Amino acid sequence: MVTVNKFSSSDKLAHELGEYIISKQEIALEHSMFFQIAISGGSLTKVLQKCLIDDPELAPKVKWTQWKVFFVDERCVPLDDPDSNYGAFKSLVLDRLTNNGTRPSVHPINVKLLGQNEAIAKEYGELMPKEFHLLLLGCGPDGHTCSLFPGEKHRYLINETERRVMWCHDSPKPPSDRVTVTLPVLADADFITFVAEGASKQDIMQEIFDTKNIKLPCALINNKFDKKVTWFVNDEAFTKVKSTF
Ligand SMILES: O=C(O)[C@H](O)[C@@H](O)[C@H](O)[C@H](O)COP(=O)(O)O
Repeated sequence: MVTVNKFSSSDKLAHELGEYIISKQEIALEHSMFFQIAISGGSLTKVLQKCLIDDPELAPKVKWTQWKVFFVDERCVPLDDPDSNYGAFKSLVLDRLTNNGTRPSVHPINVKLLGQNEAIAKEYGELMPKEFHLLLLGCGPDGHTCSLFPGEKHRYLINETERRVMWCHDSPKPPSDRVTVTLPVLADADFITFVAEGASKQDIMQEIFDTKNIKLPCALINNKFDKKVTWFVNDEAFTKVKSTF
């Protein structure tokens, strides 16, 4: 069964998520030189700022120089575009690390290849480590995660068993061209963690946790990788869910 951690406020959620990330950092560094993590875009980046930069108790515990940061999905746009997930992470997290000596190594997509999106995906897949210690994911109101969208049109992404990163075209959430990790990357990760907050997630939480509709990528991931999946949600997002955890 997946683990669900529910919080009454976003601040509490951010603090507990920070504690959790640091505990995974410590586990990874017991046997590895680096903490290998891949993160999504969207609202997650702000939560990371809250817990890893702004939280005075947690910020000093983050061993940034031992972090290798990748992106579970990225929009095919320049790195300084407002839609870039790397760009958001840079402005909300990296640029706030005042001491240059404390920076993580961060791995964006190769934007020199913009326009050749298949090539971006291939190169990014080759650049990624085989195993991530932690994946931090969001959940869209349609049940997508990373850029793995529900529906026939995007089934080629969720069905992929070989390629680790793929080009997602015609994304229902703009911008239209993206690259995304596929299920083999999730299968090899130590821990998979979702963050979902707010009223816009109420209906989809019910479909994921009560109906368990595995046509939704988030519900499929719960089903396939249950023991290593943890959700951080707030009460507002979970109000309609009847199942208990
Ligand atoms: O870059 C992206 O668009 C994402 O990585 C995407 O999968 C996101 O995590 C969800 O859409 C949830 O986004 P919110 O947390 O902003 O609702």
